[in-house]
Amino acid sequence: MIEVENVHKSFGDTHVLKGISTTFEDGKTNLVIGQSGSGKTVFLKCLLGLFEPEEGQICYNGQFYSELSNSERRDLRQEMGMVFQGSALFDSMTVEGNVMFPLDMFTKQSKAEMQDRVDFVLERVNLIDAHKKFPSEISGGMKKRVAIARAIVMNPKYLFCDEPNSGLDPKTAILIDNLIQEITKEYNITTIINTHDMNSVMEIGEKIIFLKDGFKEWEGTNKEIFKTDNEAVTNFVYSSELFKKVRQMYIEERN
Ligand SMILES: Nc1ncnc2c1ncn2[C@@H]1O[C@H](COP(=O)(O)OP(=O)(O)OP(=O)(O)O)[C@@H](O)[C@H]1O
Repeated sequence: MIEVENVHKSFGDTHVLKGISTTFEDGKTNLVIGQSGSGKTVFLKCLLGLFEPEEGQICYNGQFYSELSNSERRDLRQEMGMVFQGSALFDSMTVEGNVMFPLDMFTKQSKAEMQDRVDFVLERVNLIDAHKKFPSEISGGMKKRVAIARAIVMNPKYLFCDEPNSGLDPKTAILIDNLIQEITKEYNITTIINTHDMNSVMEIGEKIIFLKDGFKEWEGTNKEIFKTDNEAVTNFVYSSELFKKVRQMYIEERN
């Protein structure tokens, strides 16, 4: 679980995060949404420990980040998996080389142990025949699976995903969303996803926080987002005619 308490982050005179408080529970897919420039990436970087807030606290399973020593912070970093926008695979390494990389860097496992773990996570993300391929030889959806495999290879307690669906066709995007949700539940991970994808909001938004100009404007579930009358949320989420219709149908079904 990650508890966020009154987090502020500025760059010079630019006050980006203006007192964010929320809780992200284990085993749930938590989504952060909001317009471009609302502070989602800065918030994710604060959660990853890449930016330190000037004010406020972030607490990881009861440990306040600000109270950790440098070596405890390093240990915490190893409990975090990250799926970057665009996958960020190493082009010169094979699929299995990419997935093995964190094990090689951060553990003292034998080659055979690492290979077993790599085989296990690649199978878990449904990539069975791609071990020896290079990123340039696989599709965008497969690259995302490799990125997810690499993010979970160290058995993380926390999983952060920045726009995991960007560049994917809608069907593949849904498969990737479902995979992230399944893995989150299976391993009871605290997962936080920055997204612009409204399908993700509807499908896997077990908890959604909506940022606006650095404030948390709204939070709730995908069921609640259908019913909210918060104007900023509805303008953002239901900006497309299609989603307006889906919302109308949902409301009518329940009346
Ligand atoms: N390292 C930095 N130094 C100065 N300003 C920054 C830095 N990182 C982000 N900002 C500013 O913080 C604000 C929020 O940026 P952020 O990248 O978090 O937005 P976002 O919601 O993730 O947008 P998008 O959806 O387009 O990725 C922007 O005004 C940006 O210019």
